[in-house]
Amino acid sequence: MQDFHVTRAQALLEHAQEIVTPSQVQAAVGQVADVLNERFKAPGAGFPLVLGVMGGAVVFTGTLLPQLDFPLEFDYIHVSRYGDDDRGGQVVWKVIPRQNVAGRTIVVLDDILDEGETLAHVKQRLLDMGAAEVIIAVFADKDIGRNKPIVADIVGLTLPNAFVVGFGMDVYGYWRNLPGLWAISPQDLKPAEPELEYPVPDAKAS
Ligand SMILES: O=P(O)(O)OC[C@H]1O[C@H](OP(=O)(O)OP(=O)(O)O)[C@H](O)[C@@H]1O
Ligand SMILES: Nc1nc2[nH]cnc2c(=O)[nH]1
Repeated sequence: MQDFHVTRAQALLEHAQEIVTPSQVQAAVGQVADVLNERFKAPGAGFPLVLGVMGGAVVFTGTLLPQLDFPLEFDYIHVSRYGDDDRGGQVVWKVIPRQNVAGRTIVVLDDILDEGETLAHVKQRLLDMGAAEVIIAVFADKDIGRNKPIVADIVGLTLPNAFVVGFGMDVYGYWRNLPGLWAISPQDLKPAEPELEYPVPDAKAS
C-alpha cells in the first residue's frame, strides 16, 4: 500500500514541469510581507486577526508570519473545496473562525486563488460575522481567463491556468512539501465526468 503511494507520487512529479523555483517562491512571499508591513506600520493601523486557510496555506502562512513586523493575532480556519480531487466542488467548513471577528480587521492568508469560490465564501462569512474589514492576501492568483467572484487585495505571484503543486498545494494528497511550484501534466489529471445526455430519473418519483 505504501509502495503504491510512493510510486504514484513519483510518477506525478516525473511528468510535471517546474514553473516557479524555490527562490522565486521566497521572493513572492517577501513581496506579500512588504505590502502587509507597509499597510500596518502606521500608528493606529490596528491589531489585525490573521487567519490562515488550512490546509493549503500552511506553508505560506508559516513562511510569511515571521516576516511580519507589526502586532497581530493569529488563528486558522479550515475550508476545503477540492478535497483530494483536482476539481472544485462545494465549500466545506472544517474549522470555522473561533476568535471573535466582529469589528476586527481580518487578514485572510491562502495559498491560491483559482476560481475564487473558496475565498468569496470565506470573505462573505467573515463579513456576516461582523468583521469590519477583510483583507485577502494570496500567495498565488491563477490566470483562469475569466472573471472571479472575488479579487485578492495582495498577490504574491500570478500563475498560468494549470493545476499546480508545491508550497502547500497538493495533487491527490501528494507533494504539499515541495519548495517550488510544479504544473501537473494534464494526462495525469482525472478525466472530466462525461456530461449526461439524459436527465437521471428521480428515484423517489414513481
Ligand atoms: O479559488 P478556488 O477555486 O475556490 O480554489 C482555491 C482553494 O483551493 C485550495 O483549497 P482546497 O479545497 O484544495 O483544500 P486544501 O487547502 O486542503 O488543499 C486552496 O487552498 C484554496 O483555498
Ligand atoms: N493543489 C492545487 N490546489 C488548488 N486549488 C485550486 N486550484 C488549485 C491548484 O492549481 N492546485
